[in-house]
Amino acid sequence: MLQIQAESNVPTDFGEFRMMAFSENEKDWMPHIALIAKNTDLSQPVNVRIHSECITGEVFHSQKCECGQQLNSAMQYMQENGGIIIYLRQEGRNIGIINKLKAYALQEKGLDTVQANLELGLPADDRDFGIAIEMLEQLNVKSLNLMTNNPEKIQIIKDSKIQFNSRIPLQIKSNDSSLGYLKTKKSYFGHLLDDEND
Ligand SMILES: Nc1nc2c(ncn2[C@@H]2O[C@H](COP(=O)(O)OP(=O)(O)OP(=O)(O)O)[C@@H](O)[C@H]2O)c(=O)[nH]1
Ligand SMILES: [Zn+2]
Repeated sequence: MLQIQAESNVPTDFGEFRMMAFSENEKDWMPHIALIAKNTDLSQPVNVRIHSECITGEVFHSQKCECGQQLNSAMQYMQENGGIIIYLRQEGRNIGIINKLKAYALQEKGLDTVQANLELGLPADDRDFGIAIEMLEQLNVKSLNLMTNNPEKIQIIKDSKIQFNSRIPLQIKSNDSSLGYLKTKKSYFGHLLDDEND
């Protein structure tokens, strides 16, 4: 069972968050993280972003995906409106950074993001969103507004005891390097993305 191993306030460029580390034991060096904006009201539907780790995009500003900009936008939104970011340590849709870089190498040869995973003998998406549900339940979230374009994340909430109140879109304009990735998200995974941002 996940437990809150430690928590603290963290001032950020966007404002102050309460940061909590969730793992099954305190020796886990890659705990999942909850970032809670100070003005979050748990008696109302809570704004929530469930975000998967992307070291290339978030730390190193890769242009191959929009993860870094999505995380920044989500942090800003939660500061302005209250809310929680659930940051899951499921790098590369949970294939890990080594496999993600192998997938990128195949993408350089012309495969799309899904084909590259399959070529490596890995699922297109290997994430477990049940972890996010467990964390939200421990945080006492009863109803939420989910910030996502991913229909699977919406379904996972609808299948849980937490009430799905609404969706908050989180669309980032594409660039030359991310266009293919975003198109595959839309065509293969059914992401709710507008054409004008392709
Ligand atoms: N395997 C693989 N993973 C990638 C690739 N590009 C980005 N990722 C990973 O995709 C994940 C994106 O997660 P999220 O930001 O939660 O996005 P999402 O599930 O598409 O849904 P949204 O909520 O709409 O953003 C991260 O774990 C990235 O590391 C890629 O080319 N291959
Ligand atoms: Zn990314």
